[in-house]
Amino acid sequence: MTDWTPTRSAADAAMADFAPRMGRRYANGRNTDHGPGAHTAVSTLSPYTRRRLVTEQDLVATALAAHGPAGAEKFVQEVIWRGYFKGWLERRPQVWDSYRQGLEADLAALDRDRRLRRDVDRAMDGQTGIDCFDAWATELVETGYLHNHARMWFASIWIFTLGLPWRLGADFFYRHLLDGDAASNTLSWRWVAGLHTRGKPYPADPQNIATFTNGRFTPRRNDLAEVTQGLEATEPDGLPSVLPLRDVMPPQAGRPTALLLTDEDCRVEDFTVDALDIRTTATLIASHLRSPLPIADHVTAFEAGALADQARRLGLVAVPLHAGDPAALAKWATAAGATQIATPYVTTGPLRDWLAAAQPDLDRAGIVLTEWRRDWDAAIWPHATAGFFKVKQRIPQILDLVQPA
Ligand SMILES: Cc1cc2nc3c(=O)[nH]c(=O)nc-3n(C[C@H](O)[C@H](O)[C@H](O)COP(=O)(O)OP(=O)(O)OC[C@H]3O[C@@H](n4cnc5c(N)ncnc54)[C@H](O)[C@@H]3O)c2cc1C
Repeated sequence: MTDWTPTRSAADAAMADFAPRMGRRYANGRNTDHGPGAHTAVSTLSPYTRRRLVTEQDLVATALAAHGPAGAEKFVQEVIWRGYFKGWLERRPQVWDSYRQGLEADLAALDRDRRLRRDVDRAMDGQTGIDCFDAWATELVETGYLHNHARMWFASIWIFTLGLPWRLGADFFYRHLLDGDAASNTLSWRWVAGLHTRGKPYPADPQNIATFTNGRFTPRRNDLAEVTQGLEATEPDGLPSVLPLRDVMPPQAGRPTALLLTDEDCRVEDFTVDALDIRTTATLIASHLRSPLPIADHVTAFEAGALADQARRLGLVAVPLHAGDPAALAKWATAAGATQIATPYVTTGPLRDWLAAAQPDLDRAGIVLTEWRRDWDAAIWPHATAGFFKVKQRIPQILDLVQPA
């Protein structure tokens, strides 16, 4: 399936459709990229999971019910990577800030350096002459999706063969991916560059590409750079220190409430909405915050569809808000007489930055921004302080805690 309808019912149907393939078939076949329109070895559910139209808990419960703990092991681990990356960035938000600052600098360099601009444009237009890379660039722009292995090869070729700034590649992905996610995208690009697991960059290997594309692509050894070291030298101070998790204030029953729907988590019905005194509801369009450059139309259309579906399911008429001037948030809530805004937890990324910019106006208006944090996140994030292995070792305890049944 590579045609995504942005509704919960379509997400549930897609998950049920993939359930028989979440077991050993997934474990054995997941590394093969069969190409556009043929991604049958993987779920292609990420545009839904990214917005929690299906939750990680649903995915894990479905996989365990269909295949048992041993059969579902690999699929469960992959799903938990999402929570690991989210938690890791929550604990090191400085890495997100430095990505955003570095991206501004890289974009400014493009304006000064005509050769760099030409090379970056060729890469994004699929005009480098490296067949596999050009095909993936086209697939990304046309469909909003790439197989995980293709993302790894693409990022590696971008950084090490073409020698282009990694943040411009991450931004290209983020602007086009339907599942575009601040944590998974930024940290995966950093991982390929050798900045996450420091000193271990990911090399795109011609034989590996030929094998796992079933011979659709057969790059020659000389086409791709030999990767001998990563970009660690560009961050000589190493990783910033781990910070405590942000405090969360949950919504309080009895307070006049403004309900804020965002595409961070489109399953507000999972929370205690009925207990709230809701005075107004808004859908917040925010995908354009992903980048200073324009975002792909399919991304903004998916966001709008997912938000409309969320409001429809709740049976609420929502005011459309656009994340422009952050002062608009306090104005909207104040106009309805609300003293708290309730929304699902917003993780480190562009929307969190926008909410932080809105905070002074909220404070002046006496409005408290409250968030629901999922038990799933609370179970994983405390362990996301180093490599994935630390989380992986704790999967049985994490699953005991959140009971995905
Ligand atoms: C350079 C690069 C950039 C990436 N950018 C993003 C991004 O912006 N957003 C994003 O969601 N993923 C990103 N990923 C991770 C991964 O490629 C996708 O989550 C996965 O390919 C989604 O396709 P799927 O649903 O068919 O995955 P499946 O293999 O079917 O996996 C099932 C689910 O597990 C989760 N998952 C699987 N692998 C990963 C992973 N490595 N990291 C996090 N979650 C995972 C996803 O929720 C996925 O829906 C990136 C990976 C790389 C190498």
